[in-house]
Amino acid sequence: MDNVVKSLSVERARSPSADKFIVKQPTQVEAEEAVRTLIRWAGDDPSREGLLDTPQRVAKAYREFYKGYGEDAQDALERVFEEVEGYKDMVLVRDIPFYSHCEHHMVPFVGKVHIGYYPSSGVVGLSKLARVVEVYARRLQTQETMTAQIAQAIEKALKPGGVAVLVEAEHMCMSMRGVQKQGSSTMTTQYTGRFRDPAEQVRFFTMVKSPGL
Ligand SMILES: Nc1nc2c(ncn2[C@@H]2O[C@H](COP(=O)(O)OP(=O)(O)OP(=O)(O)O)[C@@H](O)[C@H]2O)c(=O)[nH]1
Ligand SMILES: [Zn+2]
Repeated sequence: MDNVVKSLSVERARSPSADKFIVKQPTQVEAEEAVRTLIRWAGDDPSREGLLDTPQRVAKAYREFYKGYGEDAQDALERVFEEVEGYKDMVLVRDIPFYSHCEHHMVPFVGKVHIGYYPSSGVVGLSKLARVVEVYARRLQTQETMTAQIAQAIEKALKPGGVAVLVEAEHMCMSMRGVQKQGSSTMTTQYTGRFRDPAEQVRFFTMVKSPGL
């Protein structure tokens, strides 16, 4: 076990320009064999007809679930629009849905992210905030880490007057297994700059929860 941990940490290095990790990826054949092992672990026969193509499908699904490891949030945020007639008030994109996987059990946690910021030297395309959520959600995560990473990425790229991030999610590891509490939700927040002021947090929260379209 120790050897495995050591060799992984040698192969794992931070990309020079990015916050993404570079890990030496196993081959497709190795990934599919690992899925066969887990099918046997579950108690089924990977050679029965219905399961024959499953390892290949699971590997493909993993590429989607974890595509954030190959992406850098700064790339999404690099284009700033400065011509906004001096707009300086809060920009809020709310109800950005996400699917992530908890790093403890590798089962989904699912919810919404709300992001507010006060522009300083410009604004970013609204879809770019949702792209930042995708970069971090599509990794093995804790909700707290993901919340902090989203705020840090926006802070770093835009140097805004402040960033507020609110994440609300249900964790399948708490509902479909373990303590089995369906319907509980977890909220995490991260505030920088002007949003450290509790009055700003109230304004952010009021806008997030105000009646929609
Ligand atoms: N703080 C935090 N905890 C999480 C997150 N996702 C899952 N967890 C929790 O991680 C904990 C892992 O606890 P462990 O005691 O190591 O694992 P376990 O024996 O499977 O725990 P149970 O889930 O209580 O059965 C559980 O309490 C999970 O609910 C997350 O995003 N943030
Ligand atoms: Zn979990």
